[in-house]
Amino acid sequence: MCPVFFFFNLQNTKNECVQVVVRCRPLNNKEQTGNFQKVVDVFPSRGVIEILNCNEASRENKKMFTYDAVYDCLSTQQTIYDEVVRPLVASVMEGFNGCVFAYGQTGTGKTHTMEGIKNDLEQKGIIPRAFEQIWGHINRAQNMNFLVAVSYLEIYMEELRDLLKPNATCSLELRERDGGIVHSSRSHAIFLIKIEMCEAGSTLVKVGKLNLIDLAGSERQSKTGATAERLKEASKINRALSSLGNVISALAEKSPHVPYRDSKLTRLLQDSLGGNSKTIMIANIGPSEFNYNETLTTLRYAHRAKTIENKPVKNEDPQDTKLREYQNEIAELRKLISERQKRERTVHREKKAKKKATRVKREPSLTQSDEKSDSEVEEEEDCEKENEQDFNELDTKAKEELMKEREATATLAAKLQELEGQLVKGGKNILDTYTERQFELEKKLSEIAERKKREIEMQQQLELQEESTMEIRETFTSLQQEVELKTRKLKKCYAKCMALKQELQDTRDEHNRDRRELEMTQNELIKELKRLLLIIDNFVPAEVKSRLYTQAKYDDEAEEWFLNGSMMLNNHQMLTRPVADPTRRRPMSEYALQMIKTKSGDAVRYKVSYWCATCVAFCFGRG
Ligand SMILES: Nc1ncnc2c1ncn2[C@@H]1O[C@H](COP(=O)(O)OP(=O)(O)OP(=O)(O)O)[C@@H](O)[C@H]1O
Repeated sequence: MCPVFFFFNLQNTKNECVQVVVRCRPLNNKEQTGNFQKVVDVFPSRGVIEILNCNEASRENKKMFTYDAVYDCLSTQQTIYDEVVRPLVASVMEGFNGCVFAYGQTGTGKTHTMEGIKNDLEQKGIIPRAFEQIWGHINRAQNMNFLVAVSYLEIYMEELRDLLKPNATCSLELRERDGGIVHSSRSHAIFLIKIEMCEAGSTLVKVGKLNLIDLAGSERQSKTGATAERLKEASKINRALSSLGNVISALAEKSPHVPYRDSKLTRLLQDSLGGNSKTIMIANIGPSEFNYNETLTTLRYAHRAKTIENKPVKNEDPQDTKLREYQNEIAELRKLISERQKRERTVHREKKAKKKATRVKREPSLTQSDEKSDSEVEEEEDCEKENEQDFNELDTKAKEELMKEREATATLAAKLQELEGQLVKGGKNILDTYTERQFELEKKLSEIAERKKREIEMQQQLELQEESTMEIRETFTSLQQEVELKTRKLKKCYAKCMALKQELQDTRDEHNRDRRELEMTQNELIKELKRLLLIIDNFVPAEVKSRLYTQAKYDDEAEEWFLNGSMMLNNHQMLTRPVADPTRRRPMSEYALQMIKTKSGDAVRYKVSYWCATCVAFCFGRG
């Protein structure tokens, strides 16, 4: 890939934190019928979430988290889009990079939030709404040219695929949930939209990029009932999420090294986390006690992400835009076609002048303008008719040359049409539904969202101020009062200390759980390794084995072993069956050994193969 150079508008560079929003879904059927308690309280006006641990001795001990915005189970898709995403997409249309990613345990509503329900006006999610907003903007923009490129990527087991490419196979797995079949969340789905825009007649191009990401479920695979085999697969899937966690932690702690290169997902999100992007994280949670641990982990993860600072800047006048490339190519093609047409016209005029020497001689117009005058159009039609006559009079060679010339012009014209077709001109009626009133409505909605955001911020500041005002108001009229106040403060500090201790314990437990899962995966891998070594020991000839050990190389990038050229099998070797090593003992099943020991009827058969194996081993000095 070529390096991309952007000229940033550094004057308006302002650091901006990742905006973190939490959305809590309603209790699902399983949780309702199982009588699971609701342990999450959502306070939208304060941006606060409280979570209660039912198992703790003190049930009053709730944990509280504050975010940029929080949404309860009654929140609608429209509200979330208008308040959270609409302003971001508007920035993308001004040339900023934007990213929205949904994070959370399986079944908490990531796909519901990002995609929603197709063809349902109320339930459609962020992706279709973002498209509507983008096309609506293009529809309204006067005298603007746009080039919109879309890709839909999937990262599954550290493999990246573009789902819009026809030969990309989809590896999504089907799983049963709540009595129906649903797509599994084992892969990360990434929708990329790149919009290049410039005013008609100008060469200044702005580029806005929007990433819309539905991450894989963040739950532990053991909780989903993953088998030992699945754990191996899960370790790869979890790798992307844990490396995302590491990137978030490193950025939150302002660490000098941020491990973006640890997974494909974090490499792809490099700009969105700590880079040139306006980013929104939507943390999806469930309200039930059944998912307490996962919900708490998501809330902590989201809380950490709040401190990540990005540096969004407008991408103005980047060097390698497709739009400029297309515009230059279109101008070049137009020039070529008009030159060819002029050449043809000139030849035609010269012939005409010779034929009709008596008629008034007209000079061919050599104007550079692309616009054709009426007389030129008339002349062109005339020219076509006479050209046809001239063509019939030509000899074969001249005919061939002329045909080639005409074909070349037609090819250029087709290419021009194709390129022009890829550019979208603003101000045309692309979506009929977008009227001026809708534009006004969108503006109002953005204003309301902005006001609501400010209200939440003010409420949060007010709460902080109230706390400190209370302390200031409490003047000490007597020693007793001072003692009381200090006791209260001490109690507060003690409660905070206990909460921190609990958090430490929770983190330790989580760490231990992760370690146990990793150990299980490791045991499975060791078992598999032993099996493979056993096969190699018994079936692979010694010299092949030693060559394998010396010539096999591990490719870190592809995570696979490769043999260098000399180890490649030729066609003949591939067709003939490999010869077993006669110096090696043949593997005997437990059953065969048992039969030999008990000397039962069929034992001779097993004895023969046992005897053969022993003899061969003896002959080759291993007996
Ligand atoms: N806010 C909500 N309101 C109503 N229903 C919801 C909400 N959030 C999720 N659901 C429903 O819950 C179910 C699970 O949601 P969804 O598939 O979006 O979860 P997910 O987090 O994307 O899961 P996975 O990680 O497996 O893809 C769906 O049936 C969805 O319609």
